This record gives sequence, structure tokens and C-alpha cells, in this order.
Amino acid sequence: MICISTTDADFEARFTELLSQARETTETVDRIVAGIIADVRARGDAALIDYTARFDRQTLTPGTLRVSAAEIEAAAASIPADLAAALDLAAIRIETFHRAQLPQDLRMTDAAGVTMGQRWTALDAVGLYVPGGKAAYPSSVLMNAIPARAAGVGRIAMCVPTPGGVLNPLVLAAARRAGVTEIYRIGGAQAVAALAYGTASIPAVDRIVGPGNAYVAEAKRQVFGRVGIDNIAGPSEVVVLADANNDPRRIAVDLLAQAEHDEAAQSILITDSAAFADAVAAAVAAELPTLPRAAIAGASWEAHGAMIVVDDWAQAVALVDRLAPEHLELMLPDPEAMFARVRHAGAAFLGGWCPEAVGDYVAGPNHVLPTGRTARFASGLSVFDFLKRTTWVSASRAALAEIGPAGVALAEAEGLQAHARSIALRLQS
Ligand SMILES: NC(=O)c1ccc[n+]([C@@H]2O[C@H](COP(=O)([O-])OP(=O)(O)OC[C@H]3O[C@@H](n4cnc5c(N)ncnc54)[C@H](O)[C@@H]3O)[C@@H](O)[C@H]2O)c1
Ligand SMILES: N[C@H](CO)Cc1c[nH]c[nH+]1
Ligand SMILES: [Zn+2]
Repeated sequence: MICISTTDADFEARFTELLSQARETTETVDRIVAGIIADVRARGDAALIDYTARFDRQTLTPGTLRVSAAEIEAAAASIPADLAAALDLAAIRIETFHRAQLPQDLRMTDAAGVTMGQRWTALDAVGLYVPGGKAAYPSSVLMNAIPARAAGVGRIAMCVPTPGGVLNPLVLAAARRAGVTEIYRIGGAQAVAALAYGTASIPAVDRIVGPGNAYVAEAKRQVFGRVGIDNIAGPSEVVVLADANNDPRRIAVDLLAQAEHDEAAQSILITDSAAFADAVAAAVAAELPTLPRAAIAGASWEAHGAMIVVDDWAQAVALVDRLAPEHLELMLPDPEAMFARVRHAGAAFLGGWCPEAVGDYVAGPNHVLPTGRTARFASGLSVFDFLKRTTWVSASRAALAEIGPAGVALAEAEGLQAHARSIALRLQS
């Protein structure tokens, strides 16, 4: 963990170093992933089976790659009633938010009499990646699948690794709750490759969405173009803006909540009080050993954690925009006013009663969010990831007479005679 202050002489150099930390992709990950994708393309199911044995310690056959309907039903039936109710509440809230996102088609007629519009259609087939290496994520099943269903996607295929052959029943129950029945027990770059290129057992999809570790994120990058992807939702991140009026323990736990996802996760506190930063650092040290995932959280905090002391909140806003974090917690007296000043963050959590963990499970908006500073240009998963637009135009003879001559002039200027004639012939008729 580094602790820096904007008054330090070397602040800019150390902040720039923090920004450029390679947490998600290294040359090694890059190379390993390229090899896995090439192998899956060449050998299909056989490669999937080999990588699953190597990385997830599980022996599969082509016949057992897919989770059976009986396994899904049995898993769902085994969930205790209170947990099933919690899943249901989360699903309802996520569905309500995402249905409200659904866009309207557009239709307009302009002064020239040309009618035009934009129509939204759902994708035919999507692949959902649900991470499962170091933790099981039933919540990510809901976050991936519910928007896809709300958008009206035809086929939804889900991949989830099952290390040691253990398939979390709540993951299957969440899939069932969200209406997903095509589930494969594979993960990592090999799952992304299978979804992109198809194998004998797994038909290819049109778009792959969902979070994952550095291998998954890099694989999505490498198959982009062959298929669409949502965004790069890699190792989790949080930036917390908090003043000294906060309880240091609550802030410490908020930082650790992201750190416990992955050694590559990153948690950053920005505060205007050096004494508060010290108190949070002490609280982190006290909480860490009490966590079951202390090893992961500690490694993340040690390698990528940071505390930044600013002179004023304007400095903090500028730093947040440069970090463009996946999650931004605003633990300040007027969080809405502060949020209005921030431009780059995947999702924001406003005020002391709304820690980021609420958004991970039950708030409603999606928790699959852009990481690695990609929130500068990317957004969290939404119904838009499962829809595409087709624009359309319809012109009457009179409307063509109005706008056609300009089209002919531009086509001739480009030296494209067939284009010019295509319009001109109609103008002459
Ligand atoms: N941004 C988000 O919305 C979001 C949501 C949930 C989780 N996450 C992140 O997802 C990630 C989940 O990671 P995870 O590891 O638990 O599960 P994962 O499913 O992403 O990765 C597990 C797979 O990684 C592959 N792998 C592991 N080591 C490898 C190696 N040495 N070489 C090649 N492949 C290897 C294996 O194929 C394995 O199946 C975490 O970083 C977490 O922070 C992000
Ligand atoms: N915080 C993660 C996104 O970075 C999502 C998650 C799922 N479960 C718990 N947390
Ligand atoms: Zn989380």
C-alpha cells in the first residue's frame, strides 16, 4: 500500500506510477491467452477438456461439458428458503432497473418529407461469462442474464468454471431463476475461445459479456472482432472519497470488500485528512486477519492499495477522473454535489448508507463494470449490450426531388458515377 499526499514533491510521479500499474494484462498473460485461443480453435472440445483438467482440476468428456437439466433442478431445490428469497429479491430489483433502461425506437419525418428512424433488435445468441476461480458469483449470473432476457436475446449460453469439479448450487439456482438453461462448466480463456469460435459441443455466439480475471479479460480483448464484447470487466476496483467524519472501520471494510476479490484488485482511499488516512490504515490492519480471504485481500492491499491525502475536494475530483475507477464511493456530506463534478467512474455510491457492496447484490443497477481505467470510455453492462440498432429511411418521389440533387453532386465529386446515376435516374423518371 502506498500513502501519498498532493503536497509531496514527487506526488505526480508516484500517482502516475499508480495509474500505470499493470494489474490486468501483462505480456505473459497476453501470450498464454493467445496460445489457448489458437489451441481451442484447432482442437475444439479436446482442448477445452485439457485446459479444464490443468487449470480447474476437473476431468470432463464432451458429454459432461454441459450441465444437465437434472443438475440444475437439483441445485435449485437444495437452496435454503431464506437464500432463495434473497436471490429472488435481487432478481426482481435487477430486472426492474434493467427493464426501465429499454430504449424506444425512433421515427421522424423532416421538412423535406423524408421519413427515417432507428429500430432496436436483440442479439440472436450471447455468451455469459460467470467467474468462478477464486469465488463463486451467483450475483454475477443475475447481472449478466437478466439484462439479456429483458432485451429479448434468443439464445443465452453461460460458462462458469468449476474448480475441483465443485459447482456452486446457488450459481445454478441463479441461472434457473434468470431463465438460463444452457450452462457449460468451463472457464478462463478457453471458455471465451469456445464461445467465440464454437466447438463440436458449444455453438458459437455473437457477443460475449461478463467479468473475469486477467485471463478472461485478455481473451475477450483478443476475440473482439470475431464476436462483440461488452467491456473489460477485470479485477475489481474501488476509490473511496471520505472525510474525517466517517467511521474508519466502515471505510476500511469498504476498501477490503474489493481487495478480497482478487490479488489483482485495487482499493484506493482519497481523503482530506492525514489523521483519518492513518486511522483507516490501522482499521485495515485490524480487520484483515479476521477475514476468511485475508490472504487474497492482504496481497491486493499490499501490492495495489493506496491512500491519497488531498488539500481540497477539487483535487480529489481531478484524481478520480484520472483513475476512472470501476466503483466510486462518495462518503461525504453532499455526495450528489460531488458526483455532479465527477466525469469518469463505472458506478457511483452516494452517501454513508450506500456502500458498494449494496450495488454488488441488491441495488438494481449492474455490477459488471469497466475496470482498468476503461470507465473513461466504457459503461457497465446494460440492456444496450444485448441490443443493436438498425437505422432506416423512406423517401417519397417529392422528398427525393428535394434532397437527391445534392446527393448526385456529392457522388460526382467523389468520382462515383454509379452512385450519382442511381439517384439521377430516379430524379429524371
Ligand atoms: N468487474 C466486475 O464486474 C467483476 C464482477 C465479479 C468479479 N470480478 C472479478 O472477476 C475476477 C474473478 O476471477 P477468478 O479467478 O475468481 O475467476 P475466473 O472465472 O475469472 O477465472 C478462473 C479461470 O482462470 C483461468 N486461469 C487461472 N490461472 C490461469 C493460468 N495460470 N493460466 C491460464 N489460465 C488461468 C482458468 O481457466 C480458470 O478457469 C476477479 O478479478 C474479480 O475481481 C469482476
Ligand atoms: N464487486 C464485483 C464487481 O467488481 C461484483 C461482485 C459480485 N459479488 C460480489 N461482488
Ligand atoms: Zn464485490
